Amino acid sequence: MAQREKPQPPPSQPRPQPSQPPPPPPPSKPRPQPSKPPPPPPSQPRPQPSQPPPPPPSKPRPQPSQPPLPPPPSQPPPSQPPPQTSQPPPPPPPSQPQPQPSQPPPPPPSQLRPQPSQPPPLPSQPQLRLLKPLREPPEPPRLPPQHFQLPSTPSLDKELQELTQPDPSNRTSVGDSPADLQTLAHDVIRGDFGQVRRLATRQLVTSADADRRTVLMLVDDASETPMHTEKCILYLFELGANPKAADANGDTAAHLAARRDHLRLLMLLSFDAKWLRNDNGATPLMEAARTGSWKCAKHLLHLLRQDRFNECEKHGNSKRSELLELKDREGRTASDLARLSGHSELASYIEREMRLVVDAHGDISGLTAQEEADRQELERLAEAGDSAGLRRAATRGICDLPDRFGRTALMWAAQNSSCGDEALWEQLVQLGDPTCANILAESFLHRAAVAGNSAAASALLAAGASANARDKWESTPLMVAAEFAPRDTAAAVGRVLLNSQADWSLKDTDGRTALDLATQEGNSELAKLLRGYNGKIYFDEPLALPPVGHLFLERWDAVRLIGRGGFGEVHEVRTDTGVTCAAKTLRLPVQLGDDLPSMSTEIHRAVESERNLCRLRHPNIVRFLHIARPEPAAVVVFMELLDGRSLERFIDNTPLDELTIREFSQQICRALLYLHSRQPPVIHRDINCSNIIVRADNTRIKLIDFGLSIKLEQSVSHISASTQSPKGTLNFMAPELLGAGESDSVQYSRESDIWAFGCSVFQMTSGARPFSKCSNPWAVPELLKKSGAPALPDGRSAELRDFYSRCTAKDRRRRRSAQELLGHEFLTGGKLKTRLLSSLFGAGN
Ligand SMILES: Nc1ncnc2c1ncn2[C@@H]1O[C@H](COP(=O)(O)OP(=O)(O)OP(=O)(O)O)[C@@H](O)[C@H]1O
Repeated sequence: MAQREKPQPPPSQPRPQPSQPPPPPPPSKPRPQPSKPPPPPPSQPRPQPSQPPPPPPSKPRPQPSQPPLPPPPSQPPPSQPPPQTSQPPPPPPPSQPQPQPSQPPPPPPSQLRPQPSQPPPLPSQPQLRLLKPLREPPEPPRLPPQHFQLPSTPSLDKELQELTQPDPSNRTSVGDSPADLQTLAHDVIRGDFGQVRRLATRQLVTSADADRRTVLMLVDDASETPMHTEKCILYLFELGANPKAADANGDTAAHLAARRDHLRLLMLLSFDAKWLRNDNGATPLMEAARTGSWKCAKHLLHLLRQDRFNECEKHGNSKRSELLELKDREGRTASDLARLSGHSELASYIEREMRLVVDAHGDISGLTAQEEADRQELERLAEAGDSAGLRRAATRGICDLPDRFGRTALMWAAQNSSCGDEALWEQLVQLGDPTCANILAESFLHRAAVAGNSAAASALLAAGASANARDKWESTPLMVAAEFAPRDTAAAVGRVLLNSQADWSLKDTDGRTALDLATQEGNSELAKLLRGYNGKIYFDEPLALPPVGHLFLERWDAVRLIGRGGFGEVHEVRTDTGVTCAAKTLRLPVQLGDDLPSMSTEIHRAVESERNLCRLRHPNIVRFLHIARPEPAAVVVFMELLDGRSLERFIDNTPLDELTIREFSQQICRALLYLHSRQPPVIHRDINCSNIIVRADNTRIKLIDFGLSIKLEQSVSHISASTQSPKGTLNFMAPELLGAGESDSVQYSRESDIWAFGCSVFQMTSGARPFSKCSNPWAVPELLKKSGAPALPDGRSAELRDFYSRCTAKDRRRRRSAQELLGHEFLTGGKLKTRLLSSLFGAGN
């Protein structure tokens, strides 16, 4: 119900609520790569007898004219022992004795970490151990091909036993400050490193509450964790948090993370904390399978493609297949559990992974001819930089298919700077595993850093990739950016990584930091940036981009009034940290005699429940930056500033052509699919043509507003929640919300969003809102009850008519879901139907 502008005085400039940080601004886009000099000699060639003569170095400098991913690692002839390197000795075994509360107090954190000037010590953090081989066998002899599938041996049995059986001593003792534990977990979830640094102690991070839940387990309660969480979690490990601790049910942090599809936390746990069995004999993979947690399941499955974890030179495929085929106490494997729980697509995915074989040289095989063809097609599109083709062809089932070296199409895309558009990456990280790495542990993020592909790097980091992941040479994405990225993009991608908590002080196996590498390679801009961190200790520094500080410190100023709605106005604002964005101020209708304290609590609740809007990341949804409550009855929603006009204005009472309707409908449907398939689902509640912005290019649209005003008004309503009257735009409201046919208790739902979307299709098709000719808006419910949604004007295609009728079925159970609509002939033109149905954002199985 957009009303139009009248000049207004700027809004007051209140102090923000200090406790609510907004996220960082979007990163800058990458620039094209220049050609680079040839790579330095390899520091750690990998033997590969099947490929004489030895190919070039295993860590080449990327050449734009060459295939983007490094060639397979080289191997000397079988008779030669593998080359020795000057690496530091292998890390200690991964067990992590749990500190006892009675131990003497630990040194302050700054002493726990190595000083940059000291010789390169072994990393002390569990998260670093995760990124190293569990054990580096002293150059094992090469195995003949017939040993690729080794039978289970007593030593492997013992190793698996150790890896999967929880040690009773891991059960943590009950601490005496559960409230502090909760507070600490809350600060970690918010990514407030300053608070975590102040509150966390070795005693606290190694204790547990009455249910034996540690702070890591409490962090699992978050529905999501922002990027800033990473440094907080690393700090917990620094202080001795035990990733293998089990709660009263034998669940570890990995089980809980897997159950909630909490990729970021699972990613940061050490490998040996990811295969323990709980009291039901279930591993985290089984938990992910049972709960349909795709991201965590993929992460666990793909880890075993890396030779450092499956130790293929020692065990061939045996360790990997035994871990994948583990059974719980009732004899069910992960794939059984997925199938039994109705996640058949995930079950098939797990079965395919079990079918793959990693041989003693680390080569992966076992794809069917069709899978290999799909993989090659995606690789071709990624290499060609065909973002549109990649978006169409990539599905959850095929985008992580590995070639023999564990490389996937997404890796090719990550390191092709032509695949640098945000929309592509927003989609790819939803479909694929953002933590996936090849057999040498080079992750997507490493490849994006090598290419200076900031868009890919940002999306991967936001989706759960770690800025401190390490490859076989212990190189982090920051190091490979410093060493290999084109000079004109290295600093940009370096900044993205540093803003995402990359640790600048880490060293590779040759003892070089990112600064050493940038200096050595003449990457002067990145070197300059890194010199700013030189000598600084990682955990002594605040976050590079604090979650709150960069949007505003104290105030914002209105630059211009953009428009006014039912509850307040939208301004373009500039904050005191220089950010320009849109701010919608909602003033709530407080009445004399209102119970102010309870109203305030209700508003607080409503605002808190809407904070998850700030986590939404979709190319067709406005980016919410922050929600502040400067006054008891005023809420300010900060959003990205959009350049465009509302769809209402774009239509301007003139019907649109079908191609445009199809293009816009497709984008709205994608946004709805993204919202409706989140856990818990996000319901827009107020879809209508004035809450859809058509960007200035007239081809892209974004959803805005999200019925926050509706929610807030309900919070101050005096009517009880179950009988609240609906507050949306009347012409777009579903019959069930208007009480036409169902009980008063019906709430906004996915189906009411679909109805409202159908009404937008009506307006695009006819030029006018549904029932616009009805002079009495309150007669709309009666009209709806009698004859349902209004008919489309003549002259439109049968596909469009059918599409509209599927959105506006009077019985909400017969309305199609966003996923089904994306497969409708009107949107696919009949061509893409099958693919779209099985892809995109993974709504259910
Ligand atoms: N992020 C944004 N960037 C640019 N313009 C915006 C943004 N958000 C809203 N607008 C514009 O601001 C104006 C007012 O928006 P507002 O959402 O307040 O209107 P409304 O839909 O009538 O409100 P309400 O639903 O609260 O009654 C509209 O013209 C809208 O297009």
